[in-house]
Amino acid sequence: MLFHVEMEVRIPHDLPTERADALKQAERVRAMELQRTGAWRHLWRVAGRYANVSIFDVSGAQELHDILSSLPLFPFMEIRVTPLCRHPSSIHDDDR
Ligand SMILES: O=C(O)C[C@H]1C=CC(=O)O1
Repeated sequence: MLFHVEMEVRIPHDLPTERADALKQAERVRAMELQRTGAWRHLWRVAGRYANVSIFDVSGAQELHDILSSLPLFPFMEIRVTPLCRHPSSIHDDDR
């Protein structure tokens, strides 16, 4: 099942720089792992914002929740999730 996910990162200004950098690095490693497994199918930076637009390909809402809530930056992200289904005019076989 596909989900459109928007993540806006808001790291508090009083979080020590080393802690913030460690979280960003851990997030990067985890995001790359999830892309390799296919669960995190697309990852795009939103121009001009510390935010991304992503497409996740997972079994359902519970798996998506488990993934998102275990991301290192989860406590500092505002996340919006939109479930997707196939568009009848899509020419892409992997849209499902
Ligand atoms: O930078 C972000 O958008 C937040 C998060 C998502 C992937 C990643 O590496 O960090």
